[in-house]
Amino acid sequence: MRGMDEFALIRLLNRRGSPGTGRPNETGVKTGIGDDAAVMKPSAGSDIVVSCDTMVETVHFLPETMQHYDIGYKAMASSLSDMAAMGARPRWALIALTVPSGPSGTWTAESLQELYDGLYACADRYGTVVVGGDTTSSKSLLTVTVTVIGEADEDRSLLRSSALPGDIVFVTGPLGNSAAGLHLLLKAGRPAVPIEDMEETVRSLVLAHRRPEPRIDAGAILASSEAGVCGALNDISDGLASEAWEIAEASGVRIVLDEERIPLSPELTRYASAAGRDPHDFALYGGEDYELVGTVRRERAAELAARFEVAGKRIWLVGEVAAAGAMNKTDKGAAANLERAPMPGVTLRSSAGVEKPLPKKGYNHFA
Ligand SMILES: Nc1ncnc2c1ncn2[C@@H]1O[C@H](COP(=O)(O)OP(=O)(O)OP(=O)(O)O)[C@@H](O)[C@H]1O
Ligand SMILES: Cc1ncc(C[n+]2csc(CCOP(=O)(O)O)c2C)c(N)n1
Ligand SMILES: [Mg+2]
Ligand SMILES: [Mg+2]
Ligand SMILES: [Mg+2]
Repeated sequence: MRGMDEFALIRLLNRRGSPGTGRPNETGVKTGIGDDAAVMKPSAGSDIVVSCDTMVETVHFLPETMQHYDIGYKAMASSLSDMAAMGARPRWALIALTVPSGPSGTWTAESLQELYDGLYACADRYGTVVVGGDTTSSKSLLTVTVTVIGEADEDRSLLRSSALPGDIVFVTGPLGNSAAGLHLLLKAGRPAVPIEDMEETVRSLVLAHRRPEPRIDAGAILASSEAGVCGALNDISDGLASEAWEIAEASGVRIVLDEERIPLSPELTRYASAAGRDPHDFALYGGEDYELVGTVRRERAAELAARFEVAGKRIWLVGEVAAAGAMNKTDKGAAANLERAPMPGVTLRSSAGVEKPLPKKGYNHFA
């Protein structure tokens, strides 16, 4: 980035402005962008819920995989997804942007504006107000970090540690599309062409990769269920296997996933078959789906599924929670396998009822 100073860039990127003192009741923002810090008023009876996530050029995106707008949209969406995973309502966001300043940098004021258009579009869609951020230069790579501040009804956040033996495991959507979209983009070495210009058959996979949607509404339904109906909740950033392991470890339980119940889109199945890959590998280990995986008390699972249907959505029941170390005694083969499996943990059950330990595998920045 050259030809514009830091302060002009901040003004340009945030030209929509944050509401400041104009509408504090609606947005809760008393002081937005422009002072040393933002000042917000939390709602009465709420807990504050905060998280941040970073996207790094070359690690989370390449020029071939994402358009500038998509990078911004996805940075906001993946950060908001952690609010959904807590059953929280996102309210405010801060954006930390680090831009390569060297002569070789490909980032211009125009490309950064597109990235910010994506950030703001996603924030607007989920009722989140950008109240500040930070802008710095770097030698080589662009990074964008979004911090989200949300609210949950007091003591009603949905935690990874709340799964109980007997619970049913659910997910909020088909898995593996994003990883397949990435696989396709990297394999095909395609330029970052607009989604509208892609063939119909691959569009949904690429869209899932570039423009994930945080499942804020699903999180809200789960959080508004009677206390204790929803057990644990997590969002799927690193792959279903990895996220299920996080719940299992935090809750001290064993999670059993039924392989044939894991929802796969027809597009994924078709793509995997053409690429000679098992579609379950994309779903279990790919990541960046930003769907939710959670548990619900067994006797309330049907009622929860019905609540989603009333809201025009659905959940897929994909397994169950067992006590750590418990095993299916009727299946000798499974028992032998499980004896070797670390407990708590996650197992994958085939349609024939055979359970195998599911490796704690998925996206890991340092593995
Ligand atoms: N550098 C860090 N310093 C302090 N806490 C951290 C740091 N990195 C992560 N954490 C904390 O560790 C926990 C797990 O973080 P992690 O990033 O794995 O979860 P996530 O954001 O849901 O997953 P993902 O980043 O894959 O979307 C969170 O409580 C997070 O705040
Ligand atoms: C060019 C390119 N190569 C690989 C990937 C895949 N990828 C990167 S980070 C991540 C997990 C989520 O991130 P985090 O854990 O940081 O929240 C995944 C699945 C990609 N998106 N782009
Ligand atoms: Mg994180
Ligand atoms: Mg998360
Ligand atoms: Mg991760």
